[in-house]
Amino acid sequence: MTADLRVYLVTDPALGGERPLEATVEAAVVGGVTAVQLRHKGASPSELFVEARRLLQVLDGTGVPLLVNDSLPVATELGLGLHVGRADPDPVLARQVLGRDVVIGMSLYGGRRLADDERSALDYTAVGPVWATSTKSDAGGAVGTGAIGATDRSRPVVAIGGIDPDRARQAVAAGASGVAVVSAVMAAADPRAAAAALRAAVDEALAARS
Ligand SMILES: Cc1ncc(COP(=O)(O)OP(=O)(O)O)c(N)n1
Ligand SMILES: Cc1nc(C(=O)O)sc1CCOP(=O)(O)O
Ligand SMILES: [Mg+2]
Repeated sequence: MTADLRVYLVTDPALGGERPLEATVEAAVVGGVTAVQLRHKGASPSELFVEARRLLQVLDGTGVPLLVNDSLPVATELGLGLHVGRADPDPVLARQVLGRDVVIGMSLYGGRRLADDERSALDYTAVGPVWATSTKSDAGGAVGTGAIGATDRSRPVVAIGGIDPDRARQAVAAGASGVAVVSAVMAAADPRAAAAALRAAVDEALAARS
């Protein structure tokens, strides 16, 4: 499926203080987020189901797809997209299970090339952390914008890690199709304005590239 990944919001329940997750996501979509991933490390499958159902209600009618991080069972049950990394379900198997109508992405580390079956299974790959981040404790050190150009770009590449509007411009200039953000939106006092600033930055950088 063709996915609009210009500004891809990845959630984190530890950020945002008292503000409910749905309120942040709703505001972010109004601001211009184009895709949302439910990421809640350590949540039980039943917690993920509840959160995903709430987010599906928020996203209903917006055209913004919902993906879930790591969990093929939740994606399968609710018809969601899926993001996988190194120790997660195989994207080729996930595509067989989920069908063609959902978005599937994979983190691609260390310049690894995609195998043919992975390429046809995936809608995008993610590279990171492009800048240092404290949001994901096991993310490792910053790989820099050079890693975007070095990533297999036979599928659209999304940059993640430490991204703000200025860095979003740099990531797109380096070849990214979009940016994935956690704290820049989840922890923002005004998630709508934060999403709008990221969207403007990405759109400007994409226009400058074409
Ligand atoms: C868009 C996006 N990019 C990267 C990741 C990280 O995936 P992974 O390496 O599997 O780590 P966890 O998120 O599972 O901790 C992501 N989730 N989304
Ligand atoms: C979920 C995630 N994955 C990463 C990777 O490098 O694969 S970095 C990251 C967290 C990004 O959070 P923030 O936008 O707050 O820096
Ligand atoms: Mg994972």
